[in-house]
Amino acid sequence: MSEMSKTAIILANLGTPDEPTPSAVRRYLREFLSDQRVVEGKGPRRLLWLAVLNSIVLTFRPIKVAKLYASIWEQDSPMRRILDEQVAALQRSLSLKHVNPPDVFSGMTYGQPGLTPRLQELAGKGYQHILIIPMYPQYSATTTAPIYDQVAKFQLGRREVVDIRIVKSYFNHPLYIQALAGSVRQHRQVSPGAEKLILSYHGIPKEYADKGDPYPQQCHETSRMLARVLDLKDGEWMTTFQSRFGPAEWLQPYTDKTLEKIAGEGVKNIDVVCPAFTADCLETLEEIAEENKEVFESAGGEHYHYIPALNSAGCFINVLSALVNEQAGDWLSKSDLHNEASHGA
Ligand SMILES: C=CC1=C(C)c2cc3[nH]c(cc4nc(cc5[nH]c(cc1n2)c(C)c5CCC(=O)O)C(CCC(=O)O)=C4C)c(C)c3C=C
Ligand SMILES: [Fe+2]
Ligand SMILES: [Fe+2]
Repeated sequence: MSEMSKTAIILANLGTPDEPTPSAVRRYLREFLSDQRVVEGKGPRRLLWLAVLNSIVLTFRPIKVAKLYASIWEQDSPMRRILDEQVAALQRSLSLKHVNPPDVFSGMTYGQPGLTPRLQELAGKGYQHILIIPMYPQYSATTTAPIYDQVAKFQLGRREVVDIRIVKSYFNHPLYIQALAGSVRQHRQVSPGAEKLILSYHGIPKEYADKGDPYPQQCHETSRMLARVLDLKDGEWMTTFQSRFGPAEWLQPYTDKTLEKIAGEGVKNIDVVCPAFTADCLETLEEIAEENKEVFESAGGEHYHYIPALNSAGCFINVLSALVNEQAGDWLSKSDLHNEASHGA
């Protein structure tokens, strides 16, 4: 019997601390915020940032942020728990569809389980084909590109490189738009009456977008497609950007300022959805579902509903399963055929 070709799928997300404690958050933030893709700058600008990071940011921010993590922590970080559920759900779905299904794993760019150790583990186990699906539908140099960087560094040390593909983006994938639309419709059936749907995306510094990061265009396209499918009229939906970090200008309009403004204009009832997050995490559960709710209500708003991320819902697992077929179908059909051929031998 000839050796079967082994294919792995890695669902990759950003990463999250090991524990909701200042020391674990400091470790996570050090790794994350030292990445030159996340905080850009060369020469003196880089040296200045590293000095600020090590003296101010890593002294004070972990204390504040650990408390926020503690407020949403379950047995584990929600992001890691949800990533595990997404992996298990995709594995189940692929096992129903393929004779010789690929094996599904998780990997985080920062923190545990790390993407690079995962690649090393899988190469050691003989996987010749790996498809990485980032949990970011919209490409950004700050999130998706670090996955390419880790893969490139991993390959650099290998005589025979592993066949690795990365799904660059799926911001306009019809099944992804349908999945988002379904989650909004489902919410509206249970809780009708919102005057506006706010589509809040994680921001990036405006400078990165001005230099060519396509992220904002992809966010706007996701919003336009979703509004079209939901048949929303102008004025019934808005794209905003959340999670500013540092003193520079970020993508506008800002979510919190927009909520204050529209509440001041008399809007009372809104729904908020976060299409850049496929898994709930600190930025949705604390910043959007709690902090921004307070912002809206203090400014006169009355009904504020956060529509949860797609997480491991079947409609999102269908998106992932479609991406596997579209971008790794040739590997799978080969191994499935191989399997059948070896049974016949
Ligand atoms: C310069 C800083 C940052 C950029 C650029 C950035 C881009 C970016 N981030 C996400 C998704 C997530 N970010 C999360 C947390 C988080 N993000 C930053 C900073 C930048 N993000 C920080 C410092 C933190 C940690 C929390 C804090 O200190 O405020 C998370 C949540 C992780 C979790 O554990 O739950 C996600 C997810 C995207 C999509 C993005 C650009 C497109
Ligand atoms: Fe972030
Ligand atoms: Fe609602």
